[in-house]
This record gives sequence, C-alpha cells and structure tokens, in this order.
Amino acid sequence: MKNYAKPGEVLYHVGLSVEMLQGAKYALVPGDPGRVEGLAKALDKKAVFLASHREFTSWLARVKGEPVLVMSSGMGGPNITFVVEELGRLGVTTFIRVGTTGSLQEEINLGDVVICKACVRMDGASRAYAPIEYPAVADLDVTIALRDAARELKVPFGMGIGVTTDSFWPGQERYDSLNGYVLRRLQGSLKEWQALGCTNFEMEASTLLTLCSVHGLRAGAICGVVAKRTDSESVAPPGVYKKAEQRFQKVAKRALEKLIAADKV
Ligand SMILES: O=P(O)(O)O[C@H]1O[C@H](CO)[C@@H](O)[C@H]1O
Ligand SMILES: O=c1cc[nH]c(=O)[nH]1
Repeated sequence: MKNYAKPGEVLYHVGLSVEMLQGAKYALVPGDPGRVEGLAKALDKKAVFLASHREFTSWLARVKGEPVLVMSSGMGGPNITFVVEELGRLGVTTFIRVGTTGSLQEEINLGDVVICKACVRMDGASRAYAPIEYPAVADLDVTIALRDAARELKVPFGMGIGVTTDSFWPGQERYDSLNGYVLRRLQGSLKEWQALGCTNFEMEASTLLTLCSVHGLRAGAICGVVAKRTDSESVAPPGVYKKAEQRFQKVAKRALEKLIAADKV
C-alpha cells in the first residue's frame, strides 16, 4: 500500500499538493531551477507557476490536454530522491530527466543530445534504496518514445549507458579543480568508461532510474551535451547550451505526446 499524500497535504520539500498538480502523472525534471520556466513554456505557452521551495521550482503545463509538471531537482543524487519520493506520493508515475551532460565518445558532439537507456551507479544516494548489483535501468517505453522523437525531429543523438557521479571534478576525472588532484583509484576512469562504451557523464540519472524501478514508476533521461570529454574538460560557451536546450526541449515534448497518446489507448 503506497503512502499517497492526503487531500490538502502540502509536501514539505517540494511545497506541492495533489490539488496543485491537477492530476499530473508526468514530470519533466531538469537540474537547474532557472530552466524550469523556459521548459514549461516550450511545452505550453499558457504554463503556470506553482511553487518555489529550496531547489525545487515547479510549473504546470498541458500537453495534449494532459497536465505535465516541470520541476527542478537541483544537482546530484540526494536532491533527486526528494523529487521521486514526494512527487511519487502526489501521484506522478512517469519522470523524464532533462539536463546537461559531458559526452564520452568521439561521435557524440557538443550540442547533440544523449538518451540514457541505463546508468552506472557511481552515485551514493541510490545505495540507500537498492544494493549496488541492482541495475539503474530506464523504462523501455519512455526510452523508445525519446529515441523515436529524436529520430522524427532529426535531432542528432547518442543513446547508451551513462555514468552518474556525485562529483563534477574528481568523479568525472577532471583536473581543473581547486587542488587539481584526482584520487589514484579514479585516475584513468575516464578512459575506462570510454573503453566500456559508456556515452556520457552527468549527476542525477542513476539515482532517478534506480528509485523509479524500486517504486514501480517509469523514468528516462535525455541530456544536451555541453562538454566533449574526448576533446576537453571544459564546459562549452553558452551558445552550445542554447542549441542543446532547444533540441532536448522539442524531443522531450514530442516524447511526452507519444507517451500520452499511447497511455490513452
Ligand atoms: O544541467 P543539469 O540538469 O543540472 O545536469 C548536469 O549539470 C550539473 C553539473 O554542471 C549536474 O547537475 C549535472 O547532472
Ligand atoms: O561534463 C559535464 C557536463 C555537464 N554535467 C556534468 O555532470 N558533466
């Protein structure tokens, strides 16, 4: 028996109630609160602001008449556990992470998007929910909807196994940190993930995918490439993000339309 929120109950961290969600079962979850409004309005010009608590900024949009919540997760695994726990209690059943990422393979370029069909669990938060042997795997229907949307829209995309880390610097083998040091056990890790065919580094997807599987919810992830790790450690200038953002916004919207249409059958 799931611990759903009671009528009128405003959940402590996200500051939302069942009534405010108007029955929304789908949520788009970017990391950055500053990206929520633009994403919501790209789905629906009439999207409305709902709440802003801590790192969780929420807007409600409509896609094909269906309410869709757009809410930021903040950065990192611990933050996104609040999203799944509290939105799950409010009745959300499908989560799509939309964010930024660093690509690991030569053929995935700046401004492209990457769809994660699974992730390596280098995060810590998901270990509170499932042993490390348990896979962080995306929902098949959500992933196929994202892939088909990218194909239809002719958006260049990579698809594969992402690597989710708790640290942007040593966890992703970056040396441009405060002390420039990467622990010995992480030195060479970038090359190893590349050799294993992994597609990208980011910081929330494995936690989202693991928790959603554990709770019987659906999840997927699509990210725009803002760093190309075969070339450089650096994050590209803002123009690259803008291109990637336009792409992941339209792919996410088309994927939602597909899921909503399929769920109505
Ligand atoms: O753009 P967002 O969604 O925040 O995602 C990525 O960007 C942040 C690091 O710059 C991390 O949260 C990482 O996962
Ligand atoms: O390289 C990158 C770029 C964005 N987000 C990450 O976590 N890593």
